[in-house]
Amino acid sequence: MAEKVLEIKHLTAGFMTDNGIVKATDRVSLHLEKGKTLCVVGESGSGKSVTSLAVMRLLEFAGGAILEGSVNFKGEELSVKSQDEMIHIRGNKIAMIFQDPMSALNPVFTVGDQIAESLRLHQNKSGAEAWKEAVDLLRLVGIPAPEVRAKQYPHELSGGMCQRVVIAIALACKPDLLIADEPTTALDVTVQAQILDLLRRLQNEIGMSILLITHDMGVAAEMADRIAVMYAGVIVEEGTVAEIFDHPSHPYTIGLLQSIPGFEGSRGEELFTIKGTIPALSQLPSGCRFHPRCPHAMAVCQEQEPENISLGDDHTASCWLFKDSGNMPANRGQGRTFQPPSDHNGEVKRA
Ligand SMILES: Nc1ncnc2c1ncn2[C@@H]1O[C@H](COP(=O)(O)OP(=O)(O)OP(=O)(O)O)[C@@H](O)[C@H]1O
Ligand code: NI
Repeated sequence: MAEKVLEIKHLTAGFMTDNGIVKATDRVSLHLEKGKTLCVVGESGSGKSVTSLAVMRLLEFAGGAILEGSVNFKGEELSVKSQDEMIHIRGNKIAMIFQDPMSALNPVFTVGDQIAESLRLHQNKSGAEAWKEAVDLLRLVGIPAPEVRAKQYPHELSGGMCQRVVIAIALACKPDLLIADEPTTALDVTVQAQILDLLRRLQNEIGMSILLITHDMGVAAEMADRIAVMYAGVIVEEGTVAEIFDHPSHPYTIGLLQSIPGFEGSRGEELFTIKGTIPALSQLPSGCRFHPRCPHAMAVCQEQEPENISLGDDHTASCWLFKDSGNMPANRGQGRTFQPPSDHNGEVKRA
């Protein structure tokens, strides 16, 4: 059994609002092994970022809090640490990168200074030593002429270059865990592919684990060892990347896959979208949160929250369809990539 770097159990995190407490994640459980990548996927508002902010204990700074559950990082319980203790963990053992690299960089310092500062802070490196290592890190993240680039300011670099700098800063502390929240969403497709390549290469070289948050199933397919599908604050399906893509089971996961252009099961030139929208946290539906949008909803789905059901092969889904093994997904074990449900109430849009 590989070493678990991160284990989240029954994590409920939320915010105080005018309508009372809203839970942005509800008993979320996830685990990530050393050197592996876990992708959390789901539509906007499903609670992906809240989960990662809760792990980093940054939720407090956004007006939220962990209400219940545990976050175990390499044997340490993070949910009970003080913010002083968290400062030593953040940017040291756990690093985080976000969608917008510009907002993570300081416009008035050169990029070399910013990496060197991180090295001074976390690794007690002296000035000249830190600068030399900053240049090495720029080289490591694939920036050409790193000696020249190190002396430049963020505005002198492209968005993709800036994201490489942010990654270099994250790596300065040799983290065990990198949390990347939509790290390539703001970049164009070519640059996106380069940054994903870079993350994979660095992971192989350094052995760090990656928690990658994305709304893009294509990115998840490329990067993930495991995928957790999140909807309205809960994990609806979780499994290895092969299981999720070869035997997608939860109707929401199937909908997400059908929305990928050109994916087997999506309808040629036409793009599928899941009917309806994700509910507001203050107005969650009864029973299964997905039932109002689900093409297979049954009476029980409106009444009771589904149990988390094992589908075998290290794969679980929370869906009443699988309560009896007789309802196992039709495509299981047939060696076929993906079968769209015969009836669905999704809308079909022209691409
Ligand atoms: N500071 C806040 N106060 C109140 N509610 C919040 C706050 N931040 C997030 N939320 C709510 O928590 C829910 C989950 O938000 P979250 O940002 O985690 O979604 P996400 O899955 O990361 O979406 P996206 O893909 O858009 O980044 C949303 O309903 C959001 O409105
Ligand atoms: Ni987010």
